[in-house]
Amino acid sequence: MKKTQNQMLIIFGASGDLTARKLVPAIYNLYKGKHLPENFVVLGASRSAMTDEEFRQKVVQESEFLKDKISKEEKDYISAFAEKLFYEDLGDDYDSKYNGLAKRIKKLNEEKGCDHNYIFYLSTPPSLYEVIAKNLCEAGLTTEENGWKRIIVEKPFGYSLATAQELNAGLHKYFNEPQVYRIDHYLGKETVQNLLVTRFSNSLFEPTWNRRYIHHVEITNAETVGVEKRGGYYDKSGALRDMFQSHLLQVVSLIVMEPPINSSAEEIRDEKVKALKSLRIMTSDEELSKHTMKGQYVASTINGEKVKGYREEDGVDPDSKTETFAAVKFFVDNWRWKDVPFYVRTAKYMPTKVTEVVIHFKSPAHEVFKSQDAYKKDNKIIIRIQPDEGILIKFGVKVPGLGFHVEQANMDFYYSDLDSAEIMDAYERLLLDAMQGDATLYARADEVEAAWRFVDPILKYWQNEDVPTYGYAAGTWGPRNSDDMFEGHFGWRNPGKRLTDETGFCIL
Ligand SMILES: NC(=O)C1=CN([C@@H]2O[C@H](COP(=O)(O)OP(=O)(O)OC[C@H]3O[C@@H](n4cnc5c(N)ncnc54)[C@H](OP(=O)(O)O)[C@@H]3O)[C@@H](O)[C@H]2O)C=CC1
Ligand SMILES: O=C1O[C@H](COP(=O)(O)O)[C@@H](O)[C@H](O)[C@H]1O
Repeated sequence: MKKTQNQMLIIFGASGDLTARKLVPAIYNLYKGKHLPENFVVLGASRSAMTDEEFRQKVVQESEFLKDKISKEEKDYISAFAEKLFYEDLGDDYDSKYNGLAKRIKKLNEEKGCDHNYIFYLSTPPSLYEVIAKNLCEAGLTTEENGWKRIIVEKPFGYSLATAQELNAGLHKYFNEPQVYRIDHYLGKETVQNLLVTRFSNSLFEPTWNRRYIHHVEITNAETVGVEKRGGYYDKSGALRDMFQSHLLQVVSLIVMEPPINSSAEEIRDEKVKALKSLRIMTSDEELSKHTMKGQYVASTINGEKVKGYREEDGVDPDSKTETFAAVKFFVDNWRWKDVPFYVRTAKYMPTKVTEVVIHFKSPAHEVFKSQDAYKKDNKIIIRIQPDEGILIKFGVKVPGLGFHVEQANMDFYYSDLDSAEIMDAYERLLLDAMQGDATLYARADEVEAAWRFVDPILKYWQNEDVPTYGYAAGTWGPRNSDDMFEGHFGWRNPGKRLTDETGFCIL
């Protein structure tokens, strides 16, 4: 087990939603699991005026600790944990009171023995990232003479290639790349990491993982909720920026990449960058129109309950063209993947919450046993990222009885069946990695830029007035014509709640 050194975690934007809902619960779970070092302190910082005690009460109350009934023992645990939380008021903005902050950090460091090791977690609007980095540097908080210094930045990492490059350059003025941890919580998911292990530790899979055997690859990310309280943010972002550019292209890179020479952060990330660079960038309007599709949910009734359309949501422009459904077909220009189409879609308000990868294999070169429905007979590997995490292999078996008729059988594996099946929450895993200095599951600057390079032309094309934004009723599998992208006999696999469920294909 790697050692976690004594340290302090300083969270900017500590009065916000992410701190209370994700970060503090993740740190608490690390504490409970005895993963934190002996000397560890969290210092929250933001503009809101709060004492240490008020901050403790706020994050503990707003977090999920107290939602369920808890035992006396757990209450004592929470009280002991809360003692590790402190707060510093940054005044009117994030651009002035750093001398006070520096003094507080140094004092806490001495009192609590954090060995001058600091992680700065930026959980603020992204417009503040560079300002905070500059002020930390000017206050002398970034020098590594005594202990190490790391900075974690939240998504969105830019709104386009140009803004991502600007942000990278801005951060690099004050921190070296190895000190910068760009968080993508999908990389913290156990099943996303398992993509690497499935591919590179099984001789059974790797020899067929290429254009000779794979017909196409399909990825679905579906949510059963709308934009909830984040309409203001989402309307400026849209599904392509919110999910596709970051989380889904990270998943794509793990499917596409070549085997790394070892499992070190740099080797794995080098291969991921190469994979992202090999995605064919769409240039012509014709290609962009045929291979991309955007949609928006409209009002509907789900299980007897009325649901607002996207344009009626708080914070959303009533004439908005922002997509809540995005689907992209693309090719990968390299030896392994030439001519294999990838289909990726993401959407709010679909029937099932699910993220899965489906590897569709080609039919055998020579069909000895005829089947009426070749597609249903073809081999598939379905990797379920969430929920019901696991892997399903579909393969042909003989239908008992006369003749040689083929039907599909399932071979399934569920994470929950493993003895050590407790899956760490993504934020817990990623925070622990950053505390231990392991950046493998964080996105590197060049990875983020390569992803934007692919996405930029789609975003630009989608700004054209004449690009349609198709409506779909909330609670359905997206625009009715979304199967058209497959230009063939089949469409998207519409998964059910369980790995083995299938609600059919979106045939018009
Ligand atoms: N919440 C989530 O589920 C997710 C959030 N993120 C990212 O994490 C970061 C933080 O998100 P979240 O906690 O939801 O954000 P919040 O809107 O809750 O804001 C975080 C804090 O930033 C401070 N802040 C400083 N300047 C501003 C400003 N101009 N407008 C609003 N707030 C300001 C506020 O504290 P104060 O006023 O006290 O200074 C606020 O509490 C963002 O970059 C977001 O994109 C990423 C994935 C999911
Ligand atoms: O980053 C984001 O992810 C969530 C979905 O995360 P998941 O772990 O529940 O799949 C999404 O709802 C949100 O819009 C996006 O910003």
